[in-house]
Amino acid sequence: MSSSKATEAETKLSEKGPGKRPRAPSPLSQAEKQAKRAKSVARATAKRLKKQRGHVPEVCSPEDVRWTDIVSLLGQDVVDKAAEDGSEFNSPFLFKSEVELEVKAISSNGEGLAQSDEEDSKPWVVVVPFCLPGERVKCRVFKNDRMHSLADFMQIIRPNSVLRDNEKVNCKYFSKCGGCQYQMLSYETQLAFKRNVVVKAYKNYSGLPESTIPEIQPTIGSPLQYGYRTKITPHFQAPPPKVDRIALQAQVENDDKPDWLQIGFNIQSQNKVFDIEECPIATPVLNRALPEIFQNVVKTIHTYKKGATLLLRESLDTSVDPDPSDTSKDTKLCITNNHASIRERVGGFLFEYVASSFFQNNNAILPALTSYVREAVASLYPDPDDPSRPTHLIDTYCGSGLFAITLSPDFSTVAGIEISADSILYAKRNAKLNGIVAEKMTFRKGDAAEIFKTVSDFPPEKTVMVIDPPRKGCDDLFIEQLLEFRPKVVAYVSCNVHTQARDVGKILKATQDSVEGEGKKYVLESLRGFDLFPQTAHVESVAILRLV
Ligand SMILES: C[S@@+](CC[C@H](N)C(=O)[O-])C[C@H]1O[C@@H](n2cnc3c(N)ncnc32)[C@H](O)[C@@H]1O
Repeated sequence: MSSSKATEAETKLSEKGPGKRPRAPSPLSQAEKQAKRAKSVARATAKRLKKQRGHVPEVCSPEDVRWTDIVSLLGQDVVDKAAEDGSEFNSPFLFKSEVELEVKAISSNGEGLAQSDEEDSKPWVVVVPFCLPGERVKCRVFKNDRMHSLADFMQIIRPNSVLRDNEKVNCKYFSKCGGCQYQMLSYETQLAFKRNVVVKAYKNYSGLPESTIPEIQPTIGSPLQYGYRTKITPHFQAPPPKVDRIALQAQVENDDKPDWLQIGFNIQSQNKVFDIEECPIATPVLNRALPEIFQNVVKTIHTYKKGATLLLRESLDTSVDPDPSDTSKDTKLCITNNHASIRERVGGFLFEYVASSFFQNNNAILPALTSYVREAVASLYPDPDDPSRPTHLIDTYCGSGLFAITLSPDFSTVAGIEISADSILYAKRNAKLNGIVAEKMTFRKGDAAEIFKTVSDFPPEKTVMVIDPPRKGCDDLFIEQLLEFRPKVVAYVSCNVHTQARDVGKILKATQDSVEGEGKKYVLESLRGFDLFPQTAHVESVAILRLV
């Protein structure tokens, strides 16, 4: 305070006179402090509840899928009653409380759905990862929501000795890392669980009568159950703001990794990274490359202003001319440059793509997946001389041409569409790389719905359409135009069986709702899961639809 300001203040004080001097607030009593704190907690809780009540999860999102499983466990009538009497957000569990519960079911996301076994307990579900139906589990509640809580796994009190075999767990980070859910299960059980996910998805999300849904076929397993992932993306945080960058540089130059620097994956249900030394579901090539890549991060961490995600992709050596038929000289490398070209074999075909663009992450299962789609379509026309056999193929959401190219031997004319310019560039290159003449195969960059503008010369009754969209599925414009075009066969491949079920339901209902005898209708010929991600709860699903 400057001396003139001090004088001014003193003058004001003296003007008020000694008796009018403001008194320091009297300290709050313990009880008053507690009451104040309770009031502020109540205000915060009321605000959070108001927000929660208004929050409806996006349809087909993991949150929505979990909610559907919770409702089916509690019963719709119980959920409706709680909504009516306003108790649906009144959790019986306090934040951070540690509880022991009985696991009643497993959600399609691979989490246990647990309940209290006390007789007069409120109907409520606690979502706990890494546990199985029939188990008693100890967990710590970290979030309360509509008729359920989310909890961290702590301990199995009573295992399901039929399903659980901890000897099978092949990763030292299992139950810490959020990546894998099912390592304690036999592979057979994992496949059975995934089949059930497809069953539930069509029951809950297609809106189709049960009679129109075919028996879901057994899930096709991956030839590799570990060491299959050809892409991993570990990440790390930037140095905390208080860190002295000069001192940090000196520290990391001596290969001394700071304690706060963690390079790896997120801890289950936390936005916090933990260090990894290996990832057993990634290929050996990627695992061998990890130490050097991480060491480079340590050495340069003082230069980072933000955290970053690393990209590790397995690739054939692109400096060597590929021999389409001889795999014996193949050398595999780990590529970390987002702009580099990656090369993979899929059966007898070669594919290249930009490292940062989309390509399926389990190379081992791709020959089975692509052959299945090809054969599932061909099996609808077993007679090679059948004049109605399809001759044209449209691959929508085609990426770098995986389905267009692997299915091309069965068709005279093929067209693909894809939103990524890089992928389209490579799809064209891949057609050449596999000796497919330009007149037979065309690729176009654009929104999938635009394909219908360019295939006016394709006879719909002789056209097969592959659909392989991102997790959110197809938009209404695409489905509307598909229904207008009406390809004879649709092969819908999806990494999100819930949006697939929703879209397939829309397609089937649109043609079934049309007046009897007014046109052909789509029927669902077959449905089957593929296990592109063993040890996790993910399932890829293939639906074959035919116009009859
Ligand atoms: C699940 S990938 C499938 C790619 C390819 N079928 C494969 O298996 O390699 C989905 C692809 O759809 C593309 N995509 C996303 N939105 C799109 C849109 N609106 N129109 C066309 N392609 C889109 C993505 O770039 C991605 O390559």
